[in-house]
Amino acid sequence: MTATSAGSDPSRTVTGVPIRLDGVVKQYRGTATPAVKKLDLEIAAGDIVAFVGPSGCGKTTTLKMINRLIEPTAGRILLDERDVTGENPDKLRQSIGYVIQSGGLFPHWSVKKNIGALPRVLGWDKKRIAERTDYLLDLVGLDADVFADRLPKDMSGGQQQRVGVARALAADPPVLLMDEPFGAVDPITRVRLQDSLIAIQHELGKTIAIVTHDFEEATKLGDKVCIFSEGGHIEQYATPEEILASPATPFVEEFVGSGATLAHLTLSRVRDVPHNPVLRARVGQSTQEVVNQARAEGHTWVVVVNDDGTPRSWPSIDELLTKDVVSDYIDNRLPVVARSATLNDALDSMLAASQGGVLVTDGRGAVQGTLTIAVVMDVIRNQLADARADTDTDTYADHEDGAAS
Ligand SMILES: Nc1ncnc2c1ncn2[C@@H]1O[C@H](COP(=O)(O)OP(=O)(O)OP(=O)(O)O)[C@@H](O)[C@H]1O
Repeated sequence: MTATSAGSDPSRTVTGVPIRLDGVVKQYRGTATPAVKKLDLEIAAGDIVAFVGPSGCGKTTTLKMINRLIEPTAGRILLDERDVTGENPDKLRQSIGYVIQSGGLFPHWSVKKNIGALPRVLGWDKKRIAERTDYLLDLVGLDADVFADRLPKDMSGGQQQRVGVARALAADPPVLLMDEPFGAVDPITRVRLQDSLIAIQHELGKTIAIVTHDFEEATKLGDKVCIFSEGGHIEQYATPEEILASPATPFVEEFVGSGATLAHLTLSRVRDVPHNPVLRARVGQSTQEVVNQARAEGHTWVVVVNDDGTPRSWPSIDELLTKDVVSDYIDNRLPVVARSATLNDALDSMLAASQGGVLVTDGRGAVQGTLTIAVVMDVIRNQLADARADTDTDTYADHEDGAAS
């Protein structure tokens, strides 16, 4: 199997290395058939590959053989063309980040102690560990001043998972393995974590293999998606676009499901459709000045932002005018999506907030514009029309009367 880095933009930073599984087999002791029969798979440096497939098909077994938490029965695993099957597994795992569903943090250790665990083993000095911790917390979207000394139990599931990602990246490994990392969080948090991962990957360019149960998540995150059937058999290994456009086998067709037309919504990103500009205001500004500017520019809504551009609230002109200066109110229910989010995510977010629009942010959460439901509906309408054009041969208008039996 070839590993053309189909989803990768050549200008993108790549710090990852290629992973190659060469005739890999896993037969658990006492079982009649191998969990993974004979697997050849290549993951290009800097790609995210999502492993999906029905329960028990061997996704986790495959993932854990890469860092040798599970020892292969036969075959070779190569990182950057280096056969690691004979290497010391503890040493190997120092160069492979690993993230599991519930974060897997040490419960009695603070966030910074958790993140610094591997660097301490590697003998880094305190200053370097502290700098790295601050950098990583910022990268995963957590304020170090607020979170560095917290215990995991005093954080939400999503925050713990962010720390889990930071910890996995602590020693700057070229490879990251993620086993259903977002499976245990609520849908809105899951979307935010997915968008964070995309932003982080854009910045770092690691090689990432991620196991997920969710085909939509796979198509959103994966440069390529690997669909397994029982025994670790690869049914199709291709870009999400290729899989949706031409499922390789009846198994894939069934797995992808009849929602394939609308599954294209998960391929359309917020960044690919037009946004409306926003007027930003700061806490403490004169509302009359802000409103004058808004009216002059044709805005009926204004986004109140922090110094870093992240949104606090999204009041209408009428709401603003109830006060003399812009309020420091923080709206915790703002509908917000990242540029990397899918249109499906945007639609979910609008429906959850009962609003006809969402704020669009960059990877670090700064407001870029707004997306309206009308734009999303246009895309859906066009996709449905395209799908119909592909399948229909006869329409009401061009049907010749008497032609049908
Ligand atoms: N330690 C073990 N001993 C024996 N059999 C095992 C062991 N671990 C996994 N298996 C079997 O190997 C097969 C593959 O399991 P694996 O966990 O890799 O599947 P999976 O695709 O990740 O499943 P899921 O989506 O349910 O997590 C299953 O039939 C499972 O029962």
